[in-house]
Amino acid sequence: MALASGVRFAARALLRPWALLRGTTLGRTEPAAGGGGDGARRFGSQRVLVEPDAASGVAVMKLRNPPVNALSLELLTELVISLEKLENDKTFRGVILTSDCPRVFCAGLDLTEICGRNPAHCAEYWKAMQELWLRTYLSSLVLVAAINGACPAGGCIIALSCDCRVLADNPKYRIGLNETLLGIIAPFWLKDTYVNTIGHRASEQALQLGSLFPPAEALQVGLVDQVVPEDQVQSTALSEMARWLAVPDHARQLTKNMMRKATADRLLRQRDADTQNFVSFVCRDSIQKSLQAYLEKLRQRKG
Ligand SMILES: CCCCC/C=C\CCCC/C=C/C(=O)SCCNC(=O)CCNC(=O)[C@H](O)C(C)(C)COP(=O)(O)OP(=O)(O)OC[C@H]1O[C@@H](n2cnc3c(N)ncnc32)[C@H](O)[C@@H]1OP(=O)(O)O
Repeated sequence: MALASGVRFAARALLRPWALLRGTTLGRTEPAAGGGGDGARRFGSQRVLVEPDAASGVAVMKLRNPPVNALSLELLTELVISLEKLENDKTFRGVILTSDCPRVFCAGLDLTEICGRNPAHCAEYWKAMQELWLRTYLSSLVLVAAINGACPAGGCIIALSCDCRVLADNPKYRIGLNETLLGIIAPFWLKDTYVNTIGHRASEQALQLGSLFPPAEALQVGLVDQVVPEDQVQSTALSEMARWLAVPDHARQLTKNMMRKATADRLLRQRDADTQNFVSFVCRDSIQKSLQAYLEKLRQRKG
């Protein structure tokens, strides 16, 4: 009951994001730890913590949906709203996206959102996923992913839609699109994003095999731009950000749009068909069974 009303609330907010700003902590500012002035005030929502630094024009956005930052409908909604808020505030030119959960950047789709759910819910969920990808992929802000944990599937989608990726050097922090191993298929727009990042042949191999790359291999294949010791992820992300912000915004933004628009337009043209494909695919009995089995395996793996 509580979950259902939460989902309805999140869905309403996706259509009318400002609705979520009322009656929640989103949009409320509070002093950041150790901070004093306006530049050090932070805001956010239950699942997204935003630490803005007005002086540098850079905000750090932290995913905090424990235990593994699975992309629930609520998290997707709150990410879109937080990003939109920063985009509409001309003080900000860049965002560093990172995780507030130990050892995991983002575990990808929240499988409980598509297991045992009705088609209408799966459709609503998938539209929210498309929306987050479109917003991040085409964002006018510089987005740097500071990947401080495991980054499979949907987590990798978020990282890939950023302009630059810095990964912590820990063999457990693997990144990639492992969908095939779950018996599901990456949608065409995700495949396109992969190809745009690592090229056709490497994508062909990695997608079919469901490869999750450890840091050195992720760097080698071009999936991430830097691999650094864990305690240097944040500072390296900030250095990368400075490099990107040294370029005049209008020239960088127009160039980004020129590079990415065709890929995004492809989804925009077929958004409804993509949603229908997703829903009819994940609602098949055979797919539901394999998703259930995968979730069960994850639950049993613990301890
Ligand atoms: C032609 C038509 C086209 C149709 C298109 C069809 C499909 C589209 C696909 C779209 C693309 C995106 C796909 C996805 O993102 S699918 C999700 C893939 N994610 C994974 O495979 C990651 C699974 N998780 C893990 O590997 C690990 O949890 C970890 C992230 C490495 C973290 O490990 P650890 O710290 O050891 O945590 P635990 O494994 O113990 O997990 C803690 C609890 O969290 C639950 N959990 C984990 N991942 C998920 C998840 N993705 N969704 C929901 N819940 C998750 C796990 O069960 C534990 O729960 P418990 O505490 O209740 O036991």
